[in-house]
Amino acid sequence: MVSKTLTFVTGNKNKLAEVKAMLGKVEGIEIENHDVDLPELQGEPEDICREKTRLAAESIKGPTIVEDTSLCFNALHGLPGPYIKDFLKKLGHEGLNTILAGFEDKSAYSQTIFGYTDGPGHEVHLFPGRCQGRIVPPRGNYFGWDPIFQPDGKEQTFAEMSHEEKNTISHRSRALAGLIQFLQQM
Ligand SMILES: O=c1nc[nH]c2c1ncn2[C@H]1C[C@H](O)[C@@H](COP(=O)(O)OP(=O)(O)OP(=O)(O)O)O1
Ligand SMILES: [Mg+2]
Repeated sequence: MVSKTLTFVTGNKNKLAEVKAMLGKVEGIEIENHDVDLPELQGEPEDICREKTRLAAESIKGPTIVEDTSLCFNALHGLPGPYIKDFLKKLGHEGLNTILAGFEDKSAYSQTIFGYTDGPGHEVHLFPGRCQGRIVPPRGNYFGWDPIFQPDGKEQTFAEMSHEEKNTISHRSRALAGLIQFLQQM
């Protein structure tokens, strides 16, 4: 594979840092960041990511990567899902726990879907990754909903783990593995 520089469109510095750290070990793929203010779309996560990729590529006018991340409560049939950003902003960690107070089932999964396209008008490729776990009262200090998500088989929330440990098992790392494999075969 020839070495390529790809544009990752996101306004989230923590996403960018994780992706850069995970790509650090991969030869031939360089990432640069553009912060385009993309809309928070509605619908199924795959459709949201496809449209988000299309919109980002129109602004970049070249090879473009985006990702959209969901937090899905099984008791709520997958909600808040792609709407977690607004739920987190309005309700906070405590409020997200309160939503599940009436349910015995606290299980949840985190999901990232990467979208890649060669540019405007080109096909959009999607790469999903999930991590199964459960919602707990907040522990630890890291971004987003990491303090309330405890992956299955772990004693710590994402926020209590080292970045390296999170990056070994996370939704984002699993999704990124699919994208990397695709890019390396191009
Ligand atoms: O690994 C994560 N651990 C904890 N929280 C996370 C993670 N990844 C995203 N998050 C948060 C950020 C936002 O509140 C929501 C996803 O929304 P999402 O639209 O994908 O992200 P965003 O608007 O921050 O950045 P972008 O410019 O890429 O759309 O979940
Ligand atoms: Mg967003």
